Formats: sequence, C-alpha cells, structure tokens
Amino acid sequence: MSGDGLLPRERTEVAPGAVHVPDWLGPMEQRELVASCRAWARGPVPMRHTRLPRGGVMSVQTVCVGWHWRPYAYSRTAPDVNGERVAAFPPWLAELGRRAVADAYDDPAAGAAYEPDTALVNFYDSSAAMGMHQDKDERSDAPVVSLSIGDTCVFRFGNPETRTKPYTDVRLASGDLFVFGGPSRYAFHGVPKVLPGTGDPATGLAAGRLNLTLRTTGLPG
Ligand SMILES: O=C(O)CCC(=O)C(=O)O
Ligand SMILES: [Fe+2]
Repeated sequence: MSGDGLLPRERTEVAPGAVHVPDWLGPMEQRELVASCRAWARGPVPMRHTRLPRGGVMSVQTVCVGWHWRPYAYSRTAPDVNGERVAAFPPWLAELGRRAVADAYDDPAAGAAYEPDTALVNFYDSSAAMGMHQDKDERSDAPVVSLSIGDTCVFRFGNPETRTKPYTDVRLASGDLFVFGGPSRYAFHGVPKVLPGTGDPATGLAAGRLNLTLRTTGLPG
C-alpha cells in the first residue's frame, strides 16, 4: 500500500497528541481481533446501526464492549437495542491499549497509566461513512486508541474548534494504530470514505472495514 497514500506510511504526528502508527498490529493480532469482534457482534447485545436522536441511523454498524455507547450516554445495558448488559471489557484489550499508547507516544509511563474501560467496534461496509464529530461523551481526558482492520479508509483528523479546516486526511490501512489525546483529544474527526477491495481477506474479514476505539469513560465501576 505504500506510495499511494495521502501521507507517507511512517509514524507521523498528525497534530499535537495525535499519532498515526502504520502496520502496528501484526497479521495474527488482526485475525484474533476479527474473531473477537465477530463474537461480540453476535451478542449479548448484537451489532446494529445506532439510532440518532433526530431519527436518523448511522451507516456504520456498532457493538460495544465494557460500556454501551449511544449518542450522549454510556450505560452498562443497551436500552436502545435489547436491554441486555454488554460484554465485559477483557483485560487483554486494556493491555493492548497500554501498549498502543506507550508506542504511539514513545512514553512507557503514559502507556502504563492508561486504563480504558470501553471499546466501540465499528463495521463499515463499502458505502458507510462517519461525519465529523468529537468523542466527548467520556468524562476523562485519557487518549482514544483507534485500531483499523480490513479495507483502508480516509480518516479526516481536524482540530478541536471547528468541524471544518484545518484538517489532515490520513489513510488508515489494516493494522494501523491512531492515538489521539492531549491537545487533540477533542479534535473533530470522521471517515469520509472507505476504499473497497483494499483489505486482505487473510484477516478473516472478506470485505469492509473494522475499527475499534478504546476509551476511558471516567464512569464509576
Ligand atoms: O472508524 C474510525 O476510524 C473512527 C471511528 C470514530 O470516530 C468513532 O467511533 O467515534
Ligand atoms: Fe470518533
């Protein structure tokens, strides 16, 4: 995939506190994550298109682990889906998050201090997209760790003030890590498009794109 991206495929600080690390997950880790996501997608709360407060539905499909996200709220159960409690957040996923933060920031202490307690697993088919938004339903300034598997997408990473320019378009390919924290924690970001057919079916994902974001909700227990 090198050579056709919008940025070189090297570790890049896209904005202060926002770091792209290409090819961070190896092939085996990608396969294992796809298998875990498939299991979470089945239940106890199935993957679904999130309903928006004004009546629309997101084109992306989402399943949550640890805490259930819906616009403006985290809860342990999923009142907008089937009322069940979401799957527990596994210790290995928190450990993966700590490694991600340590590597992205080249800061072992920042990694060790990271305690994510929720993951949002998004599946994009070839026509799905996500508009510019801030991740601000968490009550913690801890970084967001984003992992991508499957088809490459254009990830638009902007600034905390406006949903418009200045922003940078980054190609997130299978295995890529993107961490945003510090001055970029509340930057607007979105996924204008997925590039169909760019993923490797050896990940276990025949088509489409998976994205996991690990976050710290800041909510009690
Ligand atoms: O799919 C992505 O890369 C970003 C997902 C995202 O911004 C979110 O779930 O809030
Ligand atoms: Fe987001």
